Amino acid sequence: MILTIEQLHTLCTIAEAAGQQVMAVYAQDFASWQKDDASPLTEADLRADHAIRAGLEAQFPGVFVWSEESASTGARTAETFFLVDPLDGTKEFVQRSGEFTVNIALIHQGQPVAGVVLAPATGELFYAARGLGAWQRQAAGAVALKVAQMRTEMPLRVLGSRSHGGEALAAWLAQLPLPHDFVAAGSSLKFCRIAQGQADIYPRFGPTSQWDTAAAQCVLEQAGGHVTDFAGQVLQYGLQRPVLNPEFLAVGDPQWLAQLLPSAK
Ligand SMILES: Nc1ncnc2c1ncn2[C@@H]1O[C@H](COP(=O)(O)O)[C@@H](OP(=O)(O)O)[C@H]1O
Ligand SMILES: [Mg+2]
Repeated sequence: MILTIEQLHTLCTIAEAAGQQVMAVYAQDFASWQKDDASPLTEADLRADHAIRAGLEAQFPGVFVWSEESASTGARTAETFFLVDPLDGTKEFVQRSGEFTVNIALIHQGQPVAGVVLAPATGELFYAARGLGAWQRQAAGAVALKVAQMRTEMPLRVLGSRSHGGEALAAWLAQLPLPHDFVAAGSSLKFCRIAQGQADIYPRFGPTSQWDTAAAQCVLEQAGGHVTDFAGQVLQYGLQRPVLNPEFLAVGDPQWLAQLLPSAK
């Protein structure tokens, strides 16, 4: 299933409706609760989830929706479904860093074939679909996204979580054979920075769930990048697969994979 550009724009409109809900909460004092996995939950997560579900059910009736905060009823057998993180980076939201995103992906046969990532605090909107391309919305219009080419004369620009996976990441960075600069950033924006050419790689240790990565993976792939596990296998998605992703490496120029995962097949 490949989306038309009109359908991709519809997904962007749905993400923006969710972003408005998120920012309405952000503008006030808000409470946060702890979920079973110790991650925070706010009214913004729930209001964004509701807006996305309503939008998807109206515009794409009958397509299963699996969100961090809710799932469609019925058998989990669809090979085409929406995978949604209504508010990625809830910790960043609670800390008011601005680095949080609304994420909507369309999965088909294990792969994200469309993705929308909106950072409502800054208004940055990234969107992509297989067979169409990847763009960032700008005041002057849509700008096509393209990853940076590998350069050996400059330090490798590494992005990582602001809040999770610090020790394993530090150990991996310490054994890197290349000079590198590290920048911490929240949420799926890390993939988008690579898609923009502003960073080169994002190694992720510690847990993420399918909904954390799917939309931004599509954006990065359509800008020329890749997201693989540390054996070099592309990340897979599915209603019947484990919710947690393997540890992964997101890269812009695919040549980084050969350099950084030399034992991968
Ligand atoms: N113990 C854990 N189990 C599952 N996912 C976790 C986790 N700790 C962090 N994450 C994931 O990491 C995401 C935040 O990533 P980052 O640190 O790069 O901003 C969280 O997204 P949410 O904010 O949507 O819960 C959450 O999904
Ligand atoms: Mg998340």
